[in-house]
Amino acid sequence: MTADWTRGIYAITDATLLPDDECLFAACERALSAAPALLQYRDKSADADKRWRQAATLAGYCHDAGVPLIVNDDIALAAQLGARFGTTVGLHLGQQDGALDAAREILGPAAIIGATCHARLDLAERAVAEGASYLAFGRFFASRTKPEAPAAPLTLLSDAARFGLPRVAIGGLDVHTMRLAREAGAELLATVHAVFGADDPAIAIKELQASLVEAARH
Ligand SMILES: Cc1ncc(COP(=O)(O)OP(=O)(O)O)c(N)n1
Ligand SMILES: Cc1ncsc1CCOP(=O)(O)O
Ligand SMILES: [Mg+2]
Repeated sequence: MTADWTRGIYAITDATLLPDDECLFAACERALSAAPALLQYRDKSADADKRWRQAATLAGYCHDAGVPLIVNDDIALAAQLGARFGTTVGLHLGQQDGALDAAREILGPAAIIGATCHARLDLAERAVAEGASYLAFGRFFASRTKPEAPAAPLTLLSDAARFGLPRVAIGGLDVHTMRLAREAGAELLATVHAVFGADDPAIAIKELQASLVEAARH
């Protein structure tokens, strides 16, 4: 696994931007070559065969690249892949996606399991108690991918420092807004569009990483 998955760019796939295996695999290979901290497989379709095929292929790429693959929403898929790829595979759960403590039981203590906390510290507190590995807050800016996600203020990120877990910022992050989220305290900067809406996800990630280095200078 990567030396440190707890800080940096968290790239999230999107089935509209990457509509078939060929685009998805090519874009993720490019993304992984730029060493994001985490890659999330996010596909809302009900096509279980496609989801297994795509996630299993990405898990192989991630294993070779030393980058954890986080499966969105689907405990069973994460468990199946975890049996094959070990701690390379983790899980992200939203508030409607199943019980975090049950997922922790199934995936084991070493698995990375993230939780959506929207703009709420009470949800973060519960996620910590149930065994979350990181806490995701947002959306912080206008999102093309999920415009209806509840809005959150950047000040939430400093309030969430008390939990002692990596804080993920999500929603409308790009080369400009990402810097603001980093300066507000987020260790992990999650994005769909700024990486997978770009012509070359590797160049996009490198530009985003450079903006974080700039943020650290100030
Ligand atoms: C890193 C990260 N943060 C938040 C989310 C959103 O999860 P959720 O609220 O369950 O919404 P969907 O992504 O499932 O539409 C996420 N996926 N990843
Ligand atoms: C899944 C999710 N949850 C809150 S905003 C969001 C989408 C993030 O996508 P983008 O980086 O394109 O705004
Ligand atoms: Mg979800």
